[in-house]
Amino acid sequence: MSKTKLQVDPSHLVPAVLTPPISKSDAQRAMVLAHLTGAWPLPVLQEEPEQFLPADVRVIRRGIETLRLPPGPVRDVNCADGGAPFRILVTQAAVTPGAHVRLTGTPRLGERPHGALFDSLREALGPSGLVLTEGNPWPVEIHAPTKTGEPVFRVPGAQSSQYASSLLLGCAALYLRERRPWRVEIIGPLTSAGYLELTVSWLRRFGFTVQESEGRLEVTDYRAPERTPAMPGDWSSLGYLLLIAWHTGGSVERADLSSAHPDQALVRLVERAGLTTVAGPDNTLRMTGKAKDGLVASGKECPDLLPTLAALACVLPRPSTLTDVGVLRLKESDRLEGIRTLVDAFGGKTQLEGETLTIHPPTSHPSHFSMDSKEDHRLAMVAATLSVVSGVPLTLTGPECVEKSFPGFWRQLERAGVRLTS
Ligand SMILES: O=C(O)C1=C[C@@H](OP(=O)(O)O)[C@@H](O)[C@H](O)C1
Ligand SMILES: C=C(OP(=O)(O)O)C(=O)O
Repeated sequence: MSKTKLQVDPSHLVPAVLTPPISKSDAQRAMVLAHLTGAWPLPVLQEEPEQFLPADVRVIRRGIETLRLPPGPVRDVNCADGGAPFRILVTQAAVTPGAHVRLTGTPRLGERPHGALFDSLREALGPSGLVLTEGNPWPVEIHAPTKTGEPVFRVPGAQSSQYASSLLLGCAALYLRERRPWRVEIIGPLTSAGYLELTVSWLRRFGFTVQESEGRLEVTDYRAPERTPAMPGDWSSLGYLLLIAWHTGGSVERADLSSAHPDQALVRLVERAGLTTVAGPDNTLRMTGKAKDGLVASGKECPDLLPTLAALACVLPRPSTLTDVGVLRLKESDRLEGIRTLVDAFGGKTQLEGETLTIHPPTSHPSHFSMDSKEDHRLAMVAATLSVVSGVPLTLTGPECVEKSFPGFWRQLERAGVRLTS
């Protein structure tokens, strides 16, 4: 079957107020905690129009609904392309007494690393009867025990923070079940630490006490909060929209500057390039300034923002440096390669030394460029963002994948005057 192609024409831009979806990372955590603490279903999921819910949020919802059914026959949950949803559901299945589920996903999700999480669950719960089997790579089948042992999960942190986040949400479940402290011990360095902090902040908002010390997180208490916390807009999606608003003179809404999402780092990181964000009323934000320098950012701090920053780097007057880029190889596609392909397609150059990527913008813009999303939502959206901020038309192969985190993305682009044809 031939893949869909989308023509992106940025020659009629207008200033508009652009709206991100709810944050999938925040919503995933909040949904699990709502399920555990008796606050299910989360009101925000009923208020948000269904067609704008990120696909990954729908995956977690389906998974939780399955785990809420009384123990019975083996049940299937398709995690599609969702790394965090899959990893979170594996642990939630393993800590739901008697649950028997079979998880599947895309071939790419099957290729991404999960073994360290499986080993951690087997080490902690295997002696109590957990059965976790792996297909090739699908299905991953989990049969959860009804008892537990020593209250600790040990997991390495270098590949993904999602292992530790998933296990910490497991600790919350086990604390409520047993009323004894459960902890996660992280072995070695931790990547994407801000996402684990996001998990801790959601546990606290839902009433859990989490004690943190070097490489160790322990859930020690729970008291129901007075109200269910609100759901912020997605800072990863705000990244594309803010750059578009910068170029068109528009603004974004739902930009909560008190959010704990790691991609809020954008606001600080663009300052080096000469750009400033200006907050307006009701969580609106604009970006102003004339680009004067390159960017510097680390994949350890904000991995999902690096493709967006790479697009911006293509229109800056000086080179940009992205450090700790190795983690990008483990995402929905090899994003390190994806970034290099994008810069190359736009006429720029990249140089990789160890884990550091230098991006040299082109001296003049091409008249047109093409990009294949490789079914990676972020690559699709950053290619389109680059088209808008440079004014250069784009032919994009595989635009549908934006569904994963931002189903309304193309509609937002049309609001900014972008003409889309297939
Ligand atoms: O916990 C999360 O919600 C996420 C953590 C990060 O992954 P890693 O910790 O695997 O880098 C990030 O890239 C991903 O999009 C979402
Ligand atoms: C890497 C991502 O998500 P996940 O790991 O949850 O698939 C992402 O959304 O960029």
